[in-house]
Amino acid sequence: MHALNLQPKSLSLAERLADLAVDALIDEADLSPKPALVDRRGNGAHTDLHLGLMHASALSLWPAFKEMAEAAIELGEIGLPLREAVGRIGREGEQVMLDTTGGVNTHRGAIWALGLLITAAALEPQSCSANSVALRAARLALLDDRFAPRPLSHGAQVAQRYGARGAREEAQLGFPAVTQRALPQLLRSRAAGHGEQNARLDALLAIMTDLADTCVLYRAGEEGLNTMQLGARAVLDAGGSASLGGRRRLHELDQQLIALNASPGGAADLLAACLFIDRIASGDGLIQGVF
Ligand SMILES: CC(C)(COP(=O)(O)OP(=O)(O)OC[C@H]1O[C@@H](n2cnc3c(N)ncnc32)[C@H](O)[C@@H]1O)[C@@H](O)C(=O)NCCC(=O)NCCS
Ligand SMILES: Nc1ncnc2c1ncn2[C@@H]1O[C@H](COP(=O)(O)OP(=O)(O)OP(=O)(O)O)[C@@H](O)[C@H]1O
Repeated sequence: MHALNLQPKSLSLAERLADLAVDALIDEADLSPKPALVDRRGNGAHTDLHLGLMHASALSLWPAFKEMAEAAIELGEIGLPLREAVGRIGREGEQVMLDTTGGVNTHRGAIWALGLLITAAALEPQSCSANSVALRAARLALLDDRFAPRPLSHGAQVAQRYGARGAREEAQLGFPAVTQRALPQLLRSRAAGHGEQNARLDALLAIMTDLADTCVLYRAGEEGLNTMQLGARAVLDAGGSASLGGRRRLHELDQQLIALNASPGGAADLLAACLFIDRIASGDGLIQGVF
């Protein structure tokens, strides 16, 4: 075959957004050392998850992400038809994920957060600053999907028990953990020259300082949540992931959370959301190749 025939075909907006979302999930999974989460070192506090499964799960979600973006382009506006289309596609994506992982929940919260953000980005690709995308995603999340089942999920159980705000409320508020904590920290740590991996770890820690992570609450109660929030603050106060003091604190936090069986899965999902927004807001992903 002639070399010129090997030129990649240009991707549609929906395909590009799906690529960026899957990239964000793979970058989140690979980032190391994350406290008590699956990463390149190991399985953290999880017995049923490992890095290969996280990758397979992320890749399996590509068609659902693309379909969500296509629904946004076709329907063209925020409203119940789009909310319910995205809900249906998300539930189908969840089933594909479970089929891929043999029934293990690898990315439930991520399908929710990234699904809403992809939809929001596809609706108005010219207006993709972090705040505008998060606001459109929030408006979608506020609409009630009449077909969504209401299972007594782990999140629902801890909401009842502790009155915690979970994944749904985080989205309805416009992802404050991402826009007010993770992204500003990511930019600060990059500007300080800390290196991309450390900047991402710092962004994850910034989320953990304040999040009511229902994964942690379900597995380890308020003690687990306090340990996560205070420990993450201590790493950042000691200079962050790029400093020796910060690294020592990070190692301590990892050990403490594993001992409590407390895995901050919600914070991990929001880091993926942060990496996705960072890419589309910087124009890296959307402008190139699409417009
Ligand atoms: C809103 C969702 C996430 C369900 O939330 P709920 O708290 O009831 O469920 P559950 O405990 O099983 O999962 C919550 C997930 O969110 C993540 N999470 C936990 N805490 C938080 C938090 N504070 N903020 C953000 N994410 C969080 C976790 O990683 C976890 O995987 C969503 O899955 C949903 O609405 N499902 C219904 C089916 C549907 O419509 N799906 C498609 C949506 S696009
Ligand atoms: N790198 C990661 N390591 C571990 N969890 C992650 C990672 N990235 C994202 N997560 C999220 O963490 C969640 C898994 O947490 P958890 O195992 O507590 O889920 P669960 O299904 O609610 O509970 P359990 O496994 O205790 O029955 C996934 O839904 C996923 O969204």
